[in-house]
Amino acid sequence: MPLALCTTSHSPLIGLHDPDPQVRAEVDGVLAEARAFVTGFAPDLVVVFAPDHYNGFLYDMMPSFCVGAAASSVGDYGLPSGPLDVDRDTAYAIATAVLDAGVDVAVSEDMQVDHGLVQPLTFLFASLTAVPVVPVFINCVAEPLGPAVRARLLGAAVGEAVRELGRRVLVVGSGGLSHDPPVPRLAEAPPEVVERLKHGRNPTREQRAQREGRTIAAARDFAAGRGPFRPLNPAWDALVLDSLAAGDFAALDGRGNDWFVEEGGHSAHEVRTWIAAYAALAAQGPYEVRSRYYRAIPEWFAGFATTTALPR
Ligand SMILES: O=C(O)CCc1cccc(O)c1O
Ligand SMILES: [Fe+2]
Repeated sequence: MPLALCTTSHSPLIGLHDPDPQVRAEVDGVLAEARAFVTGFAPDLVVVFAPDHYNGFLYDMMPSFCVGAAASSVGDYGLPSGPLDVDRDTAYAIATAVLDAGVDVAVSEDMQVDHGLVQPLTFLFASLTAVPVVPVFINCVAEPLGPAVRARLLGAAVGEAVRELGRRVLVVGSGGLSHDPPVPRLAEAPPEVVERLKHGRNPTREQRAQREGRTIAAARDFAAGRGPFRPLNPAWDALVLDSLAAGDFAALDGRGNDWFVEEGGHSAHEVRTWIAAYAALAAQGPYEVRSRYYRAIPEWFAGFATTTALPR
């Protein structure tokens, strides 16, 4: 059993704009179970597929995929900041194998990661340096995006690469499912936002606070049924979860990018991280989902899901 999987939604609104205490407690319980699953598996390496929200990856140079050989957290939304314990040699071994497999992944010697990558680590581990990681960025917001099938091919290539390591590897996917929070889009952005999307790394404390305040205000509106945001789509979320649980990648491979947006909102592209993680697990052979949780949580702006899986 050298591989295990945990995929989870993230939301920076956790702790900042919570649902009913009962719902919060339910999710805390689910995440505690996921943490116990991970502790039981005792990984010696964690490969995290995660998106970014214009904190580390901007339009000055936007790759589709990037493996981090070194990485640190920007500490957005009050999450821990500072360096991750990146296994640099393994990051290069994975990047090399993925390139050999025909997937053009970029490499970063100084990857900046945000809540998309950091929050699941806080769900599962006591600190950002509790376990060696290899971060794998998947562009899920900055158009133009390649087709979702490319995320599956990336995941499969990473899965093949880690299979050869002979280590206990936990594969994590972070994001989704259906959700449409206010992430700016280049084509519609006013000039000052365009500038930020190109060069807005390392905002001041005040700029970050202002941005985060806007996300919270938008979540308040959304939870109250106001605003221009696309609704959560539990039926679509169930389709995604069922397809991945069944290893039915073909159900998603054939879908165009518009389908994801129409069904699940703009940020539904974050399910690419789940597709990649499950494809990595599938590289080992048949697998079995061990736990599956889902609830639409408008206060967190997310169709919120967490799953764990193991080889059969
Ligand atoms: O800060 C941002 O740009 C977006 C924040 C955000 C909100 C809800 C769900 C998410 O997955 C997410 O990332
Ligand atoms: Fe996100």
